[in-house]
Amino acid sequence: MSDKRQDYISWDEYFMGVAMLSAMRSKDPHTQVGACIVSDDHKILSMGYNGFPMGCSDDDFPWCREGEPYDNKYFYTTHSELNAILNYRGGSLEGATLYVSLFPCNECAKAIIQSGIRRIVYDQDKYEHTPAVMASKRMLRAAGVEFYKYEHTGREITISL
Ligand SMILES: O=c1ccn([C@H]2C[C@H](O)[C@@H](COP(=O)(O)O)O2)c(=O)[nH]1
Ligand SMILES: [Zn+2]
Repeated sequence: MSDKRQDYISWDEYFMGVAMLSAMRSKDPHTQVGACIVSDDHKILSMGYNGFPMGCSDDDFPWCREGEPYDNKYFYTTHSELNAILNYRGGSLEGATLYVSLFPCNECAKAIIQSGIRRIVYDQDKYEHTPAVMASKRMLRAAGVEFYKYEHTGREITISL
């Protein structure tokens, strides 16, 4: 008889958990997004979260949503998925799976498709009725990138740091 623990976390819980933990690094006061890219043999290849590019200070650039484009966050934020793709130093992401806490926008969808990622597991889809997300799904379907909603298990994880 095996003495193996039975309550260990599943692969999906593990990778979505890493994506959610990455999101906690985001300085965006409204929406924090985390991403984790995984190989088909369950190795974490890269991670990312939404934030400003290197050299663009979190304290100097704007985090607000309103106002002129020059004065709000949207021109300046690098999305979590793109950061995860760009953070990868190992070569090809062909065949990889992306775990992400928010459904990718159209710009991220283009980067996902072009990087060779073949599968997306996402959590929230709060912008599903926006043109950006509808266009994203249109491109992902056309390119044969599969996407699945993460199924919450109800497990709560507490980490004391
Ligand atoms: O594909 C996506 C879409 C959005 N994000 C980031 C970009 C922004 O920092 C927030 C969205 O801000 P709202 O205030 O909810 O409009 O999410 C991303 O990382 N990936
Ligand atoms: Zn995006």
